[in-house]
Amino acid sequence: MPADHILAIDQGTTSSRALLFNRENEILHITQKEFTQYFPEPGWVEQDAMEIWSSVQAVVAEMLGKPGVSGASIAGIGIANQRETTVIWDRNTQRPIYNAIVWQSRQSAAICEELKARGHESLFRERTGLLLDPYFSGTKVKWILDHVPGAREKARRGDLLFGTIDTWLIWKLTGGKVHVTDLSNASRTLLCNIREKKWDRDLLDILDIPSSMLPKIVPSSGVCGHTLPETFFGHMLPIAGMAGDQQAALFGQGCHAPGMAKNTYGTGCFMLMNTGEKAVESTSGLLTTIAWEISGRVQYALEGSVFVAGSAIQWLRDGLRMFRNAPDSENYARKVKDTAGVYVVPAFVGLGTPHWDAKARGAVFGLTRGCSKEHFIRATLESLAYQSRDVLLAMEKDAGISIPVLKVDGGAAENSFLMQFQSDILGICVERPACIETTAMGAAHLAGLALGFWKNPEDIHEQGKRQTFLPQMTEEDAARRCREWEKAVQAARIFRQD
Ligand SMILES: Nc1ncnc2c1ncn2[C@@H]1O[C@H](COP(=O)(O)OP(=O)(O)O)[C@@H](O)[C@H]1O
Ligand SMILES: O=P(O)(O)OC[C@H](O)CO
Repeated sequence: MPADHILAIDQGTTSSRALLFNRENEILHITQKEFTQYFPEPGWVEQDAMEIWSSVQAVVAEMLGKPGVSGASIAGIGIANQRETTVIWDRNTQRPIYNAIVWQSRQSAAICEELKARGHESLFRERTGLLLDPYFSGTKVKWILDHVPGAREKARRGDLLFGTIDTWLIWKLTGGKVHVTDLSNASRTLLCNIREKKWDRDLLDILDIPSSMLPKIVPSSGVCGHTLPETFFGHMLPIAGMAGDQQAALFGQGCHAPGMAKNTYGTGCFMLMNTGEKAVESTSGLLTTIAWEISGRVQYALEGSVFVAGSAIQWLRDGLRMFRNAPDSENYARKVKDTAGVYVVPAFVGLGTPHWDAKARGAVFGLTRGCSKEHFIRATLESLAYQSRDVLLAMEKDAGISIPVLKVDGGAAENSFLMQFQSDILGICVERPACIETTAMGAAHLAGLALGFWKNPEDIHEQGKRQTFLPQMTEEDAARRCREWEKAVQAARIFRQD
């Protein structure tokens, strides 16, 4: 059987997915499994790293059960992963010593405050392109070492390993033989010097993290290991591509050249702009990050991160039980002509770009007796668009260009009401690809290019036609709503709990 497929593993915040691509860049099959989210304290978000691994095993096993698919028909594997989420495991027992601390989680906020008070913020900003916010892995690692009994001694003895989810999955896929991460994921840890492209000893010392815990940094496109045949593929398949999911989506959207940008609407919203070989510094609360390393060449990106987007829709579904499926939100939103003046600020875990306010919490403004469930759902959906607008404005300012078209993807980009509203308040065209699986595509492309499955990015053809959304709202109306949104955010930030 010819090895005519690439298998992409998209390990996202809410689910693990496996997608099978052919040489024409078509998706032949998708398998998916959600897993448990834990909220042990207000603002904390955790997952079980063993359950994440089982969910990946399950979606791959289901894929291998599809007609015509087997280990022999797969040329190689590409991995895209939720970034920053932190796992620490014992190399002897192979088991995590604590739950995976999810990127959204705020439990290391006090560590960040202390580092700021000690005057370290500018050093971290300069070396990593990031900020001292609990979002990034470094302070999560310190939190685990500080809180799990005996962890620091074990770490000093060299018994503990750290990884983001890419690292954890590759460790499991290779039967504990390979401990690596790629440069795009490393650039999200708060431990990597993004100009020197290596772990930063000064930052490790400040956080008291032994370097023996850290994975080796490898390129985003290139074979970094092989699956153990006895695990479940029956074959030694090359793991040939990996990137943080947002960088993978940038690649999968074809944003290979400087100035090209995309916005992904998943659990959060992440807007990234390719800045080429230049690490552009931000003055507007954006992050400077590494897009990928391919054939020894590193490209950088500017990023704006919104912590709560699709997860606000999940909250309506699971927390408030307002509907059964996320896509139902669109039908409810369309039943009313506006939000009746209601604004939802979903700062459940603080605010990211451009505010970076770890202590802000969610709020609802403008409630009257006339506010219905439909208005509430519509206002929550609109909050995804307002937050993305705040990021886009920061990006235009820092990059010194205006973005004429916003390329979109991610689960919530399926929502056409939301995409139209996004175009309305931005006053620009929003462009949605026929296939919004750009994250998995990026992972597949990075792997396929390393394996010669495709010779160069131009060989990879986009399938289907892009759908465009053009502004329909008057500029005055859009400006008024944006002003009200800004007031709502300011008001939400005033409220502080002791
Ligand atoms: N039609 C929709 N309208 C609004 N939100 C949606 C829709 N479909 C999915 N979502 C939201 O998108 C998220 C899933 O998107 P996905 O890109 O798979 O996220 P992730 O990679 O973060 O797990 C969920 O939070 C879900 O609530
Ligand atoms: O899992 P997603 O798609 O919401 O992406 C999460 C991001 O990687 C967090 O930085």
